[in-house]
Amino acid sequence: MTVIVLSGPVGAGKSSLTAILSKYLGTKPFYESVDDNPVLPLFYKDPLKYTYLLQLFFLNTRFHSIKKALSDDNNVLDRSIYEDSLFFHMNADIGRANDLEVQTYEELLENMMKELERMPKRHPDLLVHINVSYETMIRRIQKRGRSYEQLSFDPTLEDYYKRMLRYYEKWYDDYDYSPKMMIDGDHYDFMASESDRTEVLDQITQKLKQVGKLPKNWQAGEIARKAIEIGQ
Ligand SMILES: Nc1ncnc2c1ncn2[C@@H]1O[C@H](COP(=O)(O)OP(=O)(O)O)[C@@H](O)[C@H]1O
Ligand SMILES: Nc1nc2c(ncn2[C@H]2C[C@H](O)[C@@H](COP(=O)(O)O)O2)c(=O)[nH]1
Repeated sequence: MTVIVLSGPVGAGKSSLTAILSKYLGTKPFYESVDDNPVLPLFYKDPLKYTYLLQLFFLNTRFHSIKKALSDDNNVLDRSIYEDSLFFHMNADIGRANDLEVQTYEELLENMMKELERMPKRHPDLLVHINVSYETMIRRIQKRGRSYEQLSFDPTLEDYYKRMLRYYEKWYDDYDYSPKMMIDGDHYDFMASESDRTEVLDQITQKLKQVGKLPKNWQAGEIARKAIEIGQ
């Protein structure tokens, strides 16, 4: 039984790969709360006002998902609680949260992480990080088309996204809750290219094998082949 978490900046391809990978492995996908998130559009309109509320919203939904994923124990998560602090500190560093908010957030997160230590399975089995350049990130954000994430909606998002990429570099280096691996999101078009999809799924399967976490009795059957053929 295996819990895999995907990580990466906005538009890296986490949701897309979550769908493909969960189908391939025959496990359950957990998606981040985005389209049903009432705070997200408000945040992009007025970040100063909504940073704290948005973070609490995400932290709460991520805590719920990771607890469920760690107890069901056979899942792929599209982003997880481990990236929560990256986002909050990045926003706090540009003046969108005050010291008291930072301190309260840190205490809350610490309490939640301690709760996870009590789960039968305490951490994921593998982190799959999708690395992308700024150019790829912007292209994919445009392709997906959420209006409030576009540079045309707010030109200061260029700095925000570039900062995000820098924070992710350090975050990935420091991450040590589980084995980890990086996918080259610039190089592999796992949406349009079947051979790229095969290559990426192969890299993940090899890593799972290496860390002894390939789901028991798993072999690429009919459903897995379909996941490769049609993408999801
Ligand atoms: N490796 C890839 N190659 C080409 N397009 C991709 C790739 N990954 C994602 N996309 C496209 O980029 C957009 C953003 O992908 P998505 O999975 O929603 O990213 P995330 O969940 O990381 O924000 C979508 O339109 C998706 O089809
Ligand atoms: N301020 C925060 N914003 C966040 C956080 N997690 C996600 N997000 C934003 C970024 C995107 O606009 C959107 C969905 O993210 P994807 O990477 O899945 O496209 O939500 C957060 O913790 N804080």
